[in-house]
Amino acid sequence: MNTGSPLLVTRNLQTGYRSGGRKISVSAELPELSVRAGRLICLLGPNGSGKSTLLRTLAGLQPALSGIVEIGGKWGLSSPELARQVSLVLTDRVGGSNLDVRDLVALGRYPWSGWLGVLTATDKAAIGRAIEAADIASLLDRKVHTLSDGESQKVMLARALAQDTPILMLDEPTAHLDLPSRIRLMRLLHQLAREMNKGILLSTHELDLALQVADEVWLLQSAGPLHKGVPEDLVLEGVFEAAFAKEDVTFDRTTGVFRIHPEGARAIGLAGSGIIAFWTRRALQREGFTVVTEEAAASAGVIIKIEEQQGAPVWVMQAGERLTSIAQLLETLNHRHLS
Ligand SMILES: Nc1ncnc2c1ncn2[C@@H]1O[C@H](COP(=O)(O)OP(=O)(O)OP(=O)(O)O)[C@@H](O)[C@H]1O
Repeated sequence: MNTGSPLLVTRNLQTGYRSGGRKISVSAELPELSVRAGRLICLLGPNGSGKSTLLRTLAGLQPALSGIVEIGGKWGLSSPELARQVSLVLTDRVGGSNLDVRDLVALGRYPWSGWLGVLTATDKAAIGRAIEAADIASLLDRKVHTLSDGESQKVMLARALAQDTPILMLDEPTAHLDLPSRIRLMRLLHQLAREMNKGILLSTHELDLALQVADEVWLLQSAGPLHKGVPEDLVLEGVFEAAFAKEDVTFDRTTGVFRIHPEGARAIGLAGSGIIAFWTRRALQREGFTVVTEEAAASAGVIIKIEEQQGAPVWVMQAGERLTSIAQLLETLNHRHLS
């Protein structure tokens, strides 16, 4: 399979549910979507926007309300055919399972070996690679029901990797992982796409990680259209602000993260660049300042210049006061504000 060739394509797809003969639409305005070999796609969107519904529909776990999902050039695949094309990792735990982790991962080979099949050398090699990639060698003899949520998530990933399908779909795979494991997982998925030429689609709320690893973003809006594109294009087009817009949350296009602290009424000028300026800006924003350029602050506000003195940063106030830490700077500014 060549890099970039489509593994999955949708046509006129509408997702949703049926209840008592009635259609409950979740995503009605989907453009043609394609998952390509060698590419990692991150599916983003607010709670309830339809990410899981779309993943489950693409993976054949629930029927579309209308339209088709073509996989490997065919649609309406049987379950065994589908299992050789798509592996899916859901967020649900394996309820009450008394299996060993080793056996659960080996079950990933069922589309190739059959439920009772003897494992061939190829099967064993795929299982070995999956165990190593998901970093679960130390868990192999544990019972599945004794695992923590994060451990369980890694084991389910290993099972899907053992299935070794051209398409891998994951619903919120980082949900229970600690920060280093989240970064490791995203890096692993990026590598799998590149090195194994897999088409990978994952849903996530980790916007910052998604912006770093995704070749393409699909951004769902509640009851709205799906925007797709290279992440940086979507940021520059302002699509993220629109999708997650709430009165108390703003997406900062210049840093690619959501702001916890709204812009404050007090303007302050900051002259300087690099890492010291970055962390100074963060501290000032937390204190309720809107940080502007030196020129913009000239008429109204205070100006702080960052200088260096004997290899250490110094924050210089307009009146010439020289402060040697961010703590001192904040104390001085707040004291001035109150007096
Ligand atoms: N079985 C169901 N029957 C009817 N509606 C459902 C069903 N399952 C989910 N929904 C609804 O479909 C919509 C989309 O749900 P979905 O779980 O796909 O969203 P999501 O983007 O994955 O959300 P989250 O980020 O919270 O996980 C929601 O309004 C949800 O309440």
